[in-house]
Amino acid sequence: MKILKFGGTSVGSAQSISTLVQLVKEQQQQDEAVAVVCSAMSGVTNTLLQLVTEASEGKAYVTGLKTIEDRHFGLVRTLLEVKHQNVALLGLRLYFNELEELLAGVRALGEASPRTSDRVVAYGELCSNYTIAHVLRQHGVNAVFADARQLIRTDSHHGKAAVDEALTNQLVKDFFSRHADAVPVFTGFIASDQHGNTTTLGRGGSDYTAALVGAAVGADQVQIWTDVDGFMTADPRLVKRAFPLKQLSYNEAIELSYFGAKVVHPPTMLPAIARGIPIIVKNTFNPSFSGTAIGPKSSVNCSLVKGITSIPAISMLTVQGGGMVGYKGFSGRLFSALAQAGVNVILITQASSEHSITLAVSPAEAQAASTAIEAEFRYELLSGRLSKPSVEEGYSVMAVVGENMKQAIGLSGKLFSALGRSGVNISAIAQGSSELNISVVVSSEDLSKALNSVHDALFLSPVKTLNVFCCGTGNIGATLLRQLAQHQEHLQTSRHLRINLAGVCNSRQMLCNRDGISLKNWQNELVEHGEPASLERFMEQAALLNLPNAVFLDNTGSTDVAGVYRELFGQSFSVVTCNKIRNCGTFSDYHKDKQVVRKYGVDYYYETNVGAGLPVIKTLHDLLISGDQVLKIEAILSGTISYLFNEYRGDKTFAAVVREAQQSGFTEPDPRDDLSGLDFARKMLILARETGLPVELQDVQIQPILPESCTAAPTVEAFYQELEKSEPYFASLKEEAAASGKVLRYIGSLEGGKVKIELVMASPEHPFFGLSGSDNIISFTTDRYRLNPMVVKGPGAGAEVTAAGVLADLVRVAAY
Ligand SMILES: NC(=O)c1ccc[n+]([C@@H]2O[C@H](COP(=O)([O-])OP(=O)(O)OC[C@H]3O[C@@H](n4cnc5c(N)ncnc54)[C@H](O)[C@@H]3O)[C@@H](O)[C@H]2O)c1
Ligand SMILES: N[C@@H](CCO)C(=O)O
Ligand code: NA
Repeated sequence: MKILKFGGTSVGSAQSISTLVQLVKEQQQQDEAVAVVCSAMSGVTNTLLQLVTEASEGKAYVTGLKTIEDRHFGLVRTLLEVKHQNVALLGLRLYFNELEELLAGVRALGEASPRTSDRVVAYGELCSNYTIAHVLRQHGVNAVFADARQLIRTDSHHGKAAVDEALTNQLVKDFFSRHADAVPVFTGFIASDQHGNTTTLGRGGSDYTAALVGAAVGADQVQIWTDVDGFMTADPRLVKRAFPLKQLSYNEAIELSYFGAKVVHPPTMLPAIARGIPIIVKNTFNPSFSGTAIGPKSSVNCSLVKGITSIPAISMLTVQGGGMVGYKGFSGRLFSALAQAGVNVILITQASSEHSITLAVSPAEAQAASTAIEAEFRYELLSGRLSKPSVEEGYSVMAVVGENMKQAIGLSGKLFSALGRSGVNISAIAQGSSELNISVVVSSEDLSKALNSVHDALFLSPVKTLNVFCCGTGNIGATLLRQLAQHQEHLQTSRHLRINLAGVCNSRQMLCNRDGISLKNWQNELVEHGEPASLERFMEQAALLNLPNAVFLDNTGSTDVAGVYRELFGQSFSVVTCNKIRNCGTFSDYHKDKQVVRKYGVDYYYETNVGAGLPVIKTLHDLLISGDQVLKIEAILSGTISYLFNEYRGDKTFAAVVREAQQSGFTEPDPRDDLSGLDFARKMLILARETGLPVELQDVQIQPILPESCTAAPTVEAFYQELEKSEPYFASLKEEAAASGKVLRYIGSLEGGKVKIELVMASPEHPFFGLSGSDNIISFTTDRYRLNPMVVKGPGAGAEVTAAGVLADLVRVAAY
């Protein structure tokens, strides 16, 4: 026997009732005995309650009543063939007549008792189940309408009556034996007391009816048909990537519901739970979906954590003082005082120092709680053994629920590091010794961030999201966004990584959007919805979104942008940058940044600062962490100058080749930075610092390759003109090298604490002789690589390779 319970939306329209009929018939085809329990059609109970109030205030109720009547009549006309309609309409008409008389009585009396309210709302269930029984019969199902007022016996506590389960059991069993081959259609929610007065079962009442019926007949299963796919891992309004759970234990379902998952109301399921009857939550609007199965045990095949839920608003009450230490009976008095004041305690924490107890209570009860404590402990307060209880507002509880968590070593470690990394401050922690639930109190502002970061960290299968704020959309930035758009599917499937572009900014415009800016269409979105750029406002908006796993991408060459990293770290942003400026400030800033990064547990990656996409910094780090000693670094690190010396062969002027390099995207935003040697010097400086040398930019000795006049040019255009004028100088340099079979190479070196960059005429035996295009080459001579240095070589400039290097750094942030 299966009990199928349908909620309000599942019986709220012709279409959903047709699904119901289909489902019942499918069960019958499988020779499965079924009973059906239905709620009132969606919205009807509320309307009826409203009509009672209006009638008691002397207002008109006829129109409202007519609306409900029309809705039921309409469904009869849609769902029943003409020949069956009259009987059904007649029955409904009788119900509506009774209802009208009742409301008239309420209006005449000018008041409505809870008893009358119960009588009125009962018509919601009576009408819906009566209609559904008719529809089932027309479809060949031997349905029998069961008015639960004859079967479920309660006390006379109207609004939320207590069920006499023994008597109810007997009445329901008798009903089933009288209707052995039928499909009973039970009105949910309603019952009656021993005097025959209609009563109702309170919140989740129809679930309760289903559980009572199921328990009475020893059903194999109780199915709860509703309008969602089952219990979700988290509230989908707060956590976008929440997904439906396949399986839960009764305890887990109770725990999740306590924290607000409103799929079923487990206290009402107790009769079924007590008999170990499985409860299946299914979606009427997606019937083929498996839904959530709730049973005695938590399945070991599912993830350890079942759900992450929350209570959005709580107040924290702290009681502390020396008087508490070792004072037996203190907490006994505390909690009975709170109980007497009717305060519900949501969460309790006490450190073993016994110096303070923190309680979470509903904000509406905080004042009463505080007053009750002050009254109970007035002498302790007077004598100073206890301080006045403090009440703090603006907090939320996040709870992680799962019965198998107790076997999982490291789970709470993951939980807390996810919170720490997203910059969520934890104000209190409580874990029951059952370990079914770990609760943390966080500031309400951080709740959404906390839920999302923990959801990402604890559910293995779903995708992790990085919330990316991209500053700079020029050569590198635009290429990167294009690459991300191209590879987003690959990142999702192979790395379980989703990039949510939450902000874009360049020197003209900016836009932030929590739900993400299209990686393909960001240009148009920026134009249509963007606002004039301001770095300060971009940062403000990014911080306000308060997103977990937030990464700031710097694809500019701007000093201003480089200047905000430290503030970003402090707000728990990781930073990925191809901009070298920040790492080339003072050594003390460089050093401090690393400390700040460590302090906030964020990432700071800048592989593309040296050699663009080539693995230079990573290689150096690997050498150093494995205990190697760097003796010497020799390198060509200007892609632009490399390109110039490789491509300047006499067919074009030197200036023309520089323009080519700029058009190819090799140069800095200002090409003078490349040709002056500044860009190269910055890279040598960063390399030297990464080896641990406390050097400054002015310590790097640069042998210039440009004549004085070019260096002095005030604008980029003037610079190109000076380059043209200096053509004879560059031609003679080239010819001098060529005359002895050599090539021009601009080579940096780091040795014995000295950093320099020199123009070298390299002979064919020189290891840097055979470069082409924009190639960089870096040779590390170390303790281990003494005779034969380790060499990294390849294109060291250009948008594609650089953007790819930035992308790889971004993926490293996610790999945490
Ligand atoms: N070209 C390469 O091969 C290469 C290699 C490695 C690193 N880099 C670095 O990449 C960075 C960008 O180079 P690019 O060629 O893309 O430059 P670009 O001039 O094409 O683009 C710079 C972008 O930054 C934006 N921008 C500048 N100042 C800004 C500010 N204050 N606020 C917001 N946005 C601002 C601009 O609007 C533009 O979108 C530079 O730091 C460069 O050193 C380049
Ligand atoms: N402008 C740089 C790009 C890499 O940082 C170069 O030419 O090497
Ligand atoms: Na690199």
